[in-house]
Amino acid sequence: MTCQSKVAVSPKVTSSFVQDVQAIVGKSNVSTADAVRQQHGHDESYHSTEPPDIVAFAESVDHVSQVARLCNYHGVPLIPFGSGTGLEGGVNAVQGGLCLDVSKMKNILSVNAEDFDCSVESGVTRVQLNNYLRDTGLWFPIDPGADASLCGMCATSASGTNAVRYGTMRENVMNLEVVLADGRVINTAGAGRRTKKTSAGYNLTNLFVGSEGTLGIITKATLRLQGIPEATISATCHFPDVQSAVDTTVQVLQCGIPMARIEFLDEVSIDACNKFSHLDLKVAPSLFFEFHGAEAGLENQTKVVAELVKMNGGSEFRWATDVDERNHLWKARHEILWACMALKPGSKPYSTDVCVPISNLPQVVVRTKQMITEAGIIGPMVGHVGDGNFHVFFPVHYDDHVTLKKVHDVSHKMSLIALELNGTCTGEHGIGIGKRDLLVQEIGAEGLAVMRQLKDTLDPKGIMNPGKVFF
Ligand SMILES: Cc1cc2c(cc1C)N(C[C@H](O)[C@H](O)[C@H](O)COP(=O)(O)OP(=O)(O)OC[C@H]1O[C@@H](n3cnc4c(N)ncnc43)[C@H](O)[C@@H]1O)c1[nH]c(=O)[nH]c(=O)c1N2
Ligand SMILES: CCCCC(=O)C(=O)O
Ligand SMILES: [Mn+2]
Repeated sequence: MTCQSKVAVSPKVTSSFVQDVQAIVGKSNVSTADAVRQQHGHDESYHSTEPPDIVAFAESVDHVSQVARLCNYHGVPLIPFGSGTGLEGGVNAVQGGLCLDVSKMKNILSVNAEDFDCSVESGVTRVQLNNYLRDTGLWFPIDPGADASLCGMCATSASGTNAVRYGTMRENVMNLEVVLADGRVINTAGAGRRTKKTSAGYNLTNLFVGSEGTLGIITKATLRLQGIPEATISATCHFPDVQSAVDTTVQVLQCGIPMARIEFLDEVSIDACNKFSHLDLKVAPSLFFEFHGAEAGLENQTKVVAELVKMNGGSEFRWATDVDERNHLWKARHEILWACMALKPGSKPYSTDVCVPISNLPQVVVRTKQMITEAGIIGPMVGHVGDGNFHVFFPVHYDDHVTLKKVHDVSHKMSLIALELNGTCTGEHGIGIGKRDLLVQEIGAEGLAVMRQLKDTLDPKGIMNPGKVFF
């Protein structure tokens, strides 16, 4: 278990190194203060804080490039930091070193409304972008619950509730500006390119999507945008058991209904949401739906889905048509992590994140539920079930080693079941430090060796976020 891993301090961070960093980014953009280092040594996961030796705030690509070159020269670990909302310990400085916080680079560089794309610097967050786009009729749909930086979302290949319709970061990034370990700056699709499709050579863009800071620092992302749908309808309904809710999801997708969102919440999660977000939903396994499209088309879609729900023993729809009601519902869904933690005051989240082919989803969900019941632990389940992706959020007290072990065992078995069913140990949160052993099982020794070769080619000294993704 990685909860108690030891803090390693890089002996290479000398006072003259600190002075060199100050000379690049300015004195006020460098800190070795304990509070700042602690704050940058963890994300929102259960992994214990491992502070870097020094934190530097970059204000330009040039800053990033020069800092990388300096770290590379001295062999100092370099950990990119977006907004620290990751869930797999990606920013924890397991070997000490320099944390490069890129959140100050907050410019939205361009919006090409007619081409449905935009370019943003590394510190721009998804909420900032969507507020900026409000009057254009466009939006960026990828929505992890946190207001993460968009480049951080590229780094973890994030998704969220809208992925069933709009895809994940992988499908929505056209080009990335990346600073490599030795300070070189590349544009993964070529400078200024922003086409919907390309067959030009290797897909470098997607090499960096999901690379978790181990291959380079993403300083700019060119992203695809979507038109805001003419009509949006949300609805919830509940089911007698988990199986019928998940069966309904599979059938809705098999019917080819272009759902924008299908989210599963088990009865424990609904109870948590009711209490934390002041909803009054029936405490039972439930689905939250959202339909996007033209008014006329939606009527037909909602009718078909309502029929499938009924056939599986589900309840009538409870509609959320007006904007406030709808926003309240989805805000509750996005805040579910905190709602689940409130079930056990003082607890911290231990999250899981498996994804399987949709036809195997009922099996993995039902088997996981059984394991949670048998272990006698609190394990609210939530799923982006339209993607075959779901989470259990275990609220744990880190000093309760007995529960922590049970949680870890269930979580590990869940991942093994997903792998057995042709799935992945992480649909959207990444490998970080907690799932490195599972990555070997998922990809296989040869595949992993190729990943390692790529890493060694781009980062021969191994300074980029060491101890993540690989052992
Ligand atoms: C309440 C809540 C709810 C959710 C989630 C989190 C929380 C707290 N998440 C996780 C979220 O997607 C994840 O936090 C972001 O993708 C990471 O963005 P940050 O900017 O915070 O990166 P953060 O700073 O946490 O870094 C994450 C990793 O990326 C690297 N990195 C960050 N910025 C980089 C850059 N510019 N260049 C290179 N590497 C960089 C870091 O080194 C680290 O390895 C999630 N996710 C999801 O997919 N679906 C979901 O539904 C949710 N829901
Ligand atoms: C444990 C937090 C997971 C957040 C998440 O991915 C979601 O709410 O879907
Ligand atoms: Mn999620």
